Amino acid sequence: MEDQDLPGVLVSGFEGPSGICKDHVGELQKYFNLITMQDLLENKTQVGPKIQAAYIWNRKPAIDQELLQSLPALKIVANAGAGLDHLDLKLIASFGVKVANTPQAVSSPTADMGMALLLAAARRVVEGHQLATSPDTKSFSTNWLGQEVTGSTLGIIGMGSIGYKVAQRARAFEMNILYHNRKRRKSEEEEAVGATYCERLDDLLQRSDFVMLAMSLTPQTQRLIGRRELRLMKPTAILVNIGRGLLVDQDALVEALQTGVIGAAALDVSYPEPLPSLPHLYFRDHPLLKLKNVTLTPHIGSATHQARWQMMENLIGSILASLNGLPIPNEVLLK
Ligand SMILES: O=C(O)[C@H](O)CO
Repeated sequence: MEDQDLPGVLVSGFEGPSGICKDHVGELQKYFNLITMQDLLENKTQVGPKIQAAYIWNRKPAIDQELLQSLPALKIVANAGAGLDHLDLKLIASFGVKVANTPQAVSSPTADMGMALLLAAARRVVEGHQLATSPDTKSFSTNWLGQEVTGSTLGIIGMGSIGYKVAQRARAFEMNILYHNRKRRKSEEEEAVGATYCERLDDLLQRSDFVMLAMSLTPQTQRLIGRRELRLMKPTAILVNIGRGLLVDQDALVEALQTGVIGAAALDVSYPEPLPSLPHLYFRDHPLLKLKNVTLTPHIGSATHQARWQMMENLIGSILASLNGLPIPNEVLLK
């Protein structure tokens, strides 16, 4: 089949941080005629009607009313990842367009990342690396200590598939596991990982040595962890965030880390991303970038070769199913 005969799929572009994965282009082109946002902007009337699916990678392209209006043949928005906070699901549905995502592909690597951050913050791995590679051997002191993970208490907020996989991993570290979730898990699921349900978030915060945020961002969870919640945590507690930056009041977090209200934070997500996002700033001066008790990673929960490839394959499957009028794997249904 000629490229032009294949269904048109909109992608953000091929280059830069918001472009699709370079290694995936050849595979995607076996099924689709890839049309970039640039192509669309340059020739809206010709190109727009050819686009039947939008392929969202790294939250791009942004799907808004104007874009939806310019894509009369659009059938599906196929989103890489589990989080949907960047998509207006009601607006998309009002155009008769379906949405699919890739929750299974991201849950294990994101849970791995949660444990990696927890361990790194507890055992001060990044600082340790800096010490070990520093020519100044005098700065190493025998009082340079971290927190024990084995036998400590982990509070998981958000016990969806990522939170549950964190619990499975934490069990192998003999951690006591507490969790808070909109809905309590079945008792056999709790027993399988040895997790105790905390109906009150405050309880979990007061009892945990580590607090892991693994829930999605919604109007209800935005800034769930604020000044009051941070003050409930132990002064030695470590906050790990693998969800979204906006789950936490970041100013309150900075203050808590600076004043010893909590011990440390390990964050794969922040707002904005990266910190700060203003492109004209030549230096990066956000306080979170300077604190020794902060471990930061650039939103890489699902950033493994295997997960990203699986995400792409899942999206191809969802797009093809929708274009062929078949049940769509991983379709996101409006609640
Ligand atoms: O939403 C998700 O799953 C991640 O943030 C994207 O990789």
